[in-house]
Amino acid sequence: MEKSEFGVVGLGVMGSNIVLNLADKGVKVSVFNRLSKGKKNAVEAFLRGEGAGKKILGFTNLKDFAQSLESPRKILLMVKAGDAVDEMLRGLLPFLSRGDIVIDGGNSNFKDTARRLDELEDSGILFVGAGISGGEEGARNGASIMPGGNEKAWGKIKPYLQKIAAKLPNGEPCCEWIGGGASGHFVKTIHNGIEYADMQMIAEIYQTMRKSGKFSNEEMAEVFEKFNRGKLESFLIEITAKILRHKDENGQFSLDLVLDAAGQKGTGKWSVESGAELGSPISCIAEALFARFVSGMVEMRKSGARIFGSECKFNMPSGAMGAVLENALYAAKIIAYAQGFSILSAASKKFGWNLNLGEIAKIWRGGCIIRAKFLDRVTEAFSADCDLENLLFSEFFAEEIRSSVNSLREVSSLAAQGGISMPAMFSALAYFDFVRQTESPSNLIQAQRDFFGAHTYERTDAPRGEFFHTKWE
Ligand SMILES: NC(=O)C1=CN([C@@H]2O[C@H](COP(=O)(O)OP(=O)(O)OC[C@H]3O[C@@H](n4cnc5c(N)ncnc54)[C@H](OP(=O)(O)O)[C@@H]3O)[C@@H](O)[C@H]2O)C=CC1
Ligand SMILES: O=C(CO)[C@H](O)[C@H](O)COP(=O)(O)O
Repeated sequence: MEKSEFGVVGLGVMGSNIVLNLADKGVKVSVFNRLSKGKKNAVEAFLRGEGAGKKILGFTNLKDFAQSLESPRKILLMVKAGDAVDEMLRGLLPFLSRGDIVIDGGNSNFKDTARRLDELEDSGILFVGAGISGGEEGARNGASIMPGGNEKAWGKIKPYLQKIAAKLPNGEPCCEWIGGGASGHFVKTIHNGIEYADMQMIAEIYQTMRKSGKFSNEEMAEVFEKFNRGKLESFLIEITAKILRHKDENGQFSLDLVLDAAGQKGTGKWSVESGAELGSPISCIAEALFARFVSGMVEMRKSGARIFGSECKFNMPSGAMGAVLENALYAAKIIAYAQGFSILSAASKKFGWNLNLGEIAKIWRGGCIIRAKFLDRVTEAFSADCDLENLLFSEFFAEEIRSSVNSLREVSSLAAQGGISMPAMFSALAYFDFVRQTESPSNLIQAQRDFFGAHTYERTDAPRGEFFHTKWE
């Protein structure tokens, strides 16, 4: 039997589309999916359906699957994150040889990836944790891929991963080696965290327009379409306009029938946990995550509305709103991304990953959910200064913030006065105003800590690192 060049485990939404993408590029692929009682044979269904007539070999037995692959084996796991990855690794291991490569392409917790790298070290299996973004469409036509882990694998898997990656207008693939350890999955986690902040901020703008009482769904779609022709050009803005325009078979706006309780699968939570562990203030991501939690408390919100009323308004003439909201969203978005890149930098230092932040912004420029025009400028900023302390301090973004932050102030204060909840955008402004304070109020916090717990404090008139205690009473 002619052997396949590449193997994919898991024929769900992502796996099946990646297989089709590889097959389109002329790669001979073997696929595996488990057989489950009472469920159709996914391999058979795939080979008869979308996979028909392509160079794809299908298996429901891991030994046969492994034996169908040329050496060194290159296997991509596209299964549910968590136990399924460990189960598949355990199942595959007896049929693999030293030098074979296993790539976990799911949204795995980077701590699991670090553990798996350790566990596989002695086996000689080269393990890679690759974040993949772009959803179904990206998997099929070009995704943003963030591989990290055992670097010895990179040369062997690079041609395949770069083949299925999205391409920038200059032809460069949105896939480059991220770094050692769990860096690939960490970068994907923060990508998703930024995605949470971006989505929440867009939702806050939608709510502002909706609650101003001046915009229909179609008019809001027009506003977002206009945003998408300017500095906010991005996939999330583009799909927001499409969602707003969509009507069901009864002519009703589909969005109006979607329950306002946002789900989540874990990457936002892991981002926020990492923010706390690394001491990195990713407040926009945290607020976006917490907003999803509050949104899920549907009954609690009904009680809140009964007790306090749910009226809210936004007092601005409709003709002025588009431009002000655009600038406010732009400022908030830059701040959220700056926080995201700061945590990448903090993790890079802590784990010795030597992340290239400009390159990461480039990989996110195509294929992924947070792809956006302004990421070109992020790449430029980190290329000009790879040790940039904060993205906001780069020449370009400092100027962009200077010219847009007053809109964020105006929108935030009108929203606060009118009772519109804007957790992510308010937190962006609070962060911005904090990072430009030479005199923060935290002297008081230190004094309070010293008062009640003798925790000591540093003094403004002594070198850093010298600690003092005062008897305050
Ligand atoms: N959907 C998306 O937009 C994106 C998803 N991802 C990530 O990619 C991975 C796959 O996602 P997606 O394709 O959407 O998921 P699906 O739910 O469509 O498919 C999941 C796949 O995992 C398999 N699987 C589940 N549990 C086990 C198990 N215990 N043992 C073996 N196989 C198992 C399923 O097999 P079976 O059919 O037999 O249950 C199926 O093949 C996830 O980690 C996800 O977070 C990443 C980027 C985007
Ligand atoms: O990885 C993704 C996109 O980049 C997935 O779509 C992910 O499921 C999104 O996260 P959540 O379900 O928590 O909103």
